[in-house]
Amino acid sequence: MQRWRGLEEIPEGWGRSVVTIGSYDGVHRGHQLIIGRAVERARELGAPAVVVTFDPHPSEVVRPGSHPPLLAPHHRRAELMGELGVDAVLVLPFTREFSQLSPADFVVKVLVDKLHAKAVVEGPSFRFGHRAAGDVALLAELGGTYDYEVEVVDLFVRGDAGGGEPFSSTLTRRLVAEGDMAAAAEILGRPHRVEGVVVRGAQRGRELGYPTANVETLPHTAIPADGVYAGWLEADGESMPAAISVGTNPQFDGTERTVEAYAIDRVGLDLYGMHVAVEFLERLRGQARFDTVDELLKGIADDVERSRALVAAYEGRSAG
Ligand SMILES: Cc1cc2nc3c(=O)[nH]c(=O)nc-3n(C[C@H](O)[C@H](O)[C@H](O)COP(=O)(O)O)c2cc1C
Ligand SMILES: Nc1ncnc2c1ncn2[C@@H]1O[C@H](COP(=O)(O)OP(=O)(O)O)[C@@H](O)[C@H]1O
Repeated sequence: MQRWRGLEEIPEGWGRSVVTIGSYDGVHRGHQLIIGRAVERARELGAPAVVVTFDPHPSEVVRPGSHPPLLAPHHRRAELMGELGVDAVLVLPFTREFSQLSPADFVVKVLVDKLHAKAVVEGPSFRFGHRAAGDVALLAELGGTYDYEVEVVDLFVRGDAGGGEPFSSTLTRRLVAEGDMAAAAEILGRPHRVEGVVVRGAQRGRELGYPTANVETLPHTAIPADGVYAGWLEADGESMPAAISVGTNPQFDGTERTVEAYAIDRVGLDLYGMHVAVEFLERLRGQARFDTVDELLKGIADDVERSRALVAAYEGRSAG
């Protein structure tokens, strides 16, 4: 898969493409439907499938300081899009100037001049151009002028007919912020993950008998609510069942919020400096301050047993 940052990186002579445009944060199941259809249409037309996305999130430029917490960093999104069969991902730097392009100028500059769009696939609520003035009707109208077709993918609705909510990144962010990882995973189509480099902490974990890899998360990461979770620590391509703590370590009067994962039963790991990922399956409890450290240790031992069982049950389900 090709990855381009900015229109200038599109190779000279790039031919006609099937394009879909969006923030696609999290590449959740709604996104997967749209991107999947774009890939299918691309195969039908014998053209490459290109996803166009933005960095930073457009809302940051429209309302500075409003950058939403991200469900997945760009490199992870590209990886997920690659798995869906996407041929190229174009990340457009979303500048103030870019945000001021009219819908028609956006279409000409990006879709026509650079990607030579043959087809454009979008969800029904797609908006583009200055003040989000363009919608799918305008996109289709411009397609008449510039010779591309437009296909609008109907998004499935979550829950019961009529009563459910559409797949949504905003809803997923809220669920993650509340620690409802099962509901978040239902929308994402996989467990939520955060990643980053393992840094040094208070070096206390090993003394407690539970060394924890402290993950320095990337800016704007959607971090689950403070608490203890069952999940996985993924390092070097290996996914290890883990008990995860998110919070400030109130037991020890900590002030800094950390994401730390104990890989269950693993001894002698050395993860410092490695880029790892933590995946969240289920929230077990909130962060607590116990009367004694012994009580904390009993609590952690219990968390570890519950995590082991939950992960085993989940992996059994997925395998079967
Ligand atoms: C499963 C698990 C549950 C934890 N629960 C709590 C808790 O309830 N309260 C707390 O203050 N710290 C909790 N911790 C965090 C430990 O206090 C922390 O891992 C320890 O202080 C080591 O920190 P360090 O990695 O910086 O050395 C938990 C850690 C794990 C692995
Ligand atoms: N089972 C394990 N799970 C997580 N990290 C482990 C494990 N075994 C060894 N380690 C190593 O120990 C480190 C954590 O030990 P800890 O005493 O908590 O130190 P720190 O406070 O620096 O995180 C991890 O960064 C990792 O390199």
